[in-house]
Amino acid sequence: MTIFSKDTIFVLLLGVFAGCTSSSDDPVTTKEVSPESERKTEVITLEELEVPESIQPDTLGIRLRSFGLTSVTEIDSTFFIDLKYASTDNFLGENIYGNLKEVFLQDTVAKMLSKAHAFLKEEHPDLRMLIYDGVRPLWVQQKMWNLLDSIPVSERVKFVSNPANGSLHNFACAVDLTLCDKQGNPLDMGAGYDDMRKIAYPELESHFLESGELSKEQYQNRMILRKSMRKAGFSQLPTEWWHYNAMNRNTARGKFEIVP
Ligand SMILES: C[C@@H](N)C(=O)N[C@H](C)C(=O)O
Ligand SMILES: [Zn+2]
Repeated sequence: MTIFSKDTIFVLLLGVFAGCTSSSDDPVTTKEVSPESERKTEVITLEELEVPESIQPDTLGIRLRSFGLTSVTEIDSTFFIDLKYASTDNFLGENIYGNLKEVFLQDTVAKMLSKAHAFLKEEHPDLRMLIYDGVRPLWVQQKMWNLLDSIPVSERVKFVSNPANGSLHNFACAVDLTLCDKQGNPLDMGAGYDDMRKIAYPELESHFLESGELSKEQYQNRMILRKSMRKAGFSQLPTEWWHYNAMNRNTARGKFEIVP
């Protein structure tokens, strides 16, 4: 009972909040990242970010399933999963997802991802996909955004989507992932997950390849991942080699609710 009343309040607040922002879309697919920086942002302080009882990390999996999301390994059991936000090995230095072990996505997105995985395995039988993040509740997005408030908005949106607009992760339509071998060991991409340095930017890869800061192998590894993901319909974020969107934000908004 309490579960739904608290969530409902949260969703209502979200509606008011969203109504204050621009109505135009700010797709985060390749070459479309900058408009987000021009939006006004209302920042919720960390003190205001009281996590409702129903969103305690231990029950996160149950809650995510209740939104009708699909666990990707139910579609394809050969994915490897290392949920970085379910550990302290992340840029927040805090375990946000508790004991969550599964990656949840919209059903259509999970199916797209398993197609990408099939393409990869067809061309590179010794490689697999290792998933770092799927759906991300909005309160987590807000926490990430607030934590980086010393970074100007125009720079911050290159790394964390503005929660006032919603990340595609909040719609369960984005995935963070890398390639790994058949034992689950990640391949070298020349920059780690959630590395904010420019060397992580797909849009600057050819420059870093030329300068030698990215090796041919690191560059190739990124290309292999991108080829499979694109073939399945995903688009790459220009500032994060690991982040892929299944659709733009307008389409996601028309089809799905944000996970609060
Ligand atoms: C925080 C990082 N893993 C990420 O997913 N960033 C994109 C831009 C997002 O927040 O949507
Ligand atoms: Zn991401």
